[in-house]
Amino acid sequence: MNGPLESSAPFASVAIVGLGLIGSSIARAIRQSLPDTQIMGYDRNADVCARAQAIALCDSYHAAFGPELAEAELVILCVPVGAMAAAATAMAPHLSPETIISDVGSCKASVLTALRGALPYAIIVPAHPVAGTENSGPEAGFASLFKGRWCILTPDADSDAAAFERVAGFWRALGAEVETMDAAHHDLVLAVTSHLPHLIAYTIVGTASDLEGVTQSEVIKYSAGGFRDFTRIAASDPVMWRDVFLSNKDAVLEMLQRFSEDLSALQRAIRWGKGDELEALFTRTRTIRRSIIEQGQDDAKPDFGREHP
Ligand SMILES: NC(=O)C1=CN([C@@H]2O[C@H](COP(=O)(O)OP(=O)(O)OC[C@H]3O[C@@H](n4cnc5c(N)ncnc54)[C@H](O)[C@@H]3O)[C@@H](O)[C@H]2O)C=CC1
Ligand SMILES: O=C(O)C(=O)Cc1ccc(O)cc1
Repeated sequence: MNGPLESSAPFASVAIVGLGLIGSSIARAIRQSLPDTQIMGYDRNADVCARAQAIALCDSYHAAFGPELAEAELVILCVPVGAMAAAATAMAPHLSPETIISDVGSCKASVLTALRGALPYAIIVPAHPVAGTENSGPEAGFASLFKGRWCILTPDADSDAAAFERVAGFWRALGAEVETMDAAHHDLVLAVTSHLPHLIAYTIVGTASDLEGVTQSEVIKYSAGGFRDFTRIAASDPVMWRDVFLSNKDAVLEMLQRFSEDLSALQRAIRWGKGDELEALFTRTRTIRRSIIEQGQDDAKPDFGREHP
């Protein structure tokens, strides 16, 4: 087995567990940026394994864990956060004690608890690439997904410093920028930047589709007025997002409370004709969008760069 000293790649072999959007994007990015790294692909769904094989994502494909898993220097769990414990428990008997375990889960505190419970002696380096789309499955991934995006690592006092550096080097090799954060703080930040926006999108699309005085075809036909961008987010994977809200419950409920209070303030401003309050808020929010563009985290093109023939 090639160790880190004999190879320029951070890991000679990587096992990816869950070959959906994120797992398949990691496989593609490894192929592009770390071509000497062996990729072992795992998915409990045999159909997903077959589809991954049809597009040659990995070097081997497995619908169950076996003794070959001990060859992996890094295992990355890319399954929904609610499935992390089951996947870690299933792989436990086959792991080498030297293998580093990581994950890409959207919530960090609950996943670390689940992984430590299933693998009490393993070297664990939790990670969250803050990059994705509304699509799922092995065909949805792409190699450039992590380029210029943040990958947040959430080590704690028990984390191994050398393992942390190797995982950080791996994500940098895939084009990501690495940030370190405490898991609880990560969960609070992502509750407002990612989880709450998804909840709002699911709500507004649900509200529009349940309206009695407006037909479904009107909602679809006139969707360009802002609604369409919510529908993209609201098309995100139902199982993945069910798990995110149940796993990051406290932080999401805290942010939802703040959001409800701010929404009530806006409701009051509209009711009492406080145009200056509305204008002041909308001016502030515009600068946030401009900062995101300036920092290269989105495209400045109008309407998200969509073609309008
Ligand atoms: N979708 C996104 O935009 C992002 C997702 N994430 C996180 O990445 C993880 C994966 O998300 P996606 O790739 O979008 O999901 P996905 O739905 O595209 O793929 C998940 C795969 O995991 C497999 N799986 C489920 N349970 C399993 C188990 N016990 N053992 C083996 N395989 C199992 C499924 O068959 C499926 O193929 C989630 O934890 C999510 O929170 C992180 C960043 C962005
Ligand atoms: O497609 C979008 O708008 C996303 O927000 C993608 C995303 C989903 C989940 C994450 O944990 C990180 C990024």
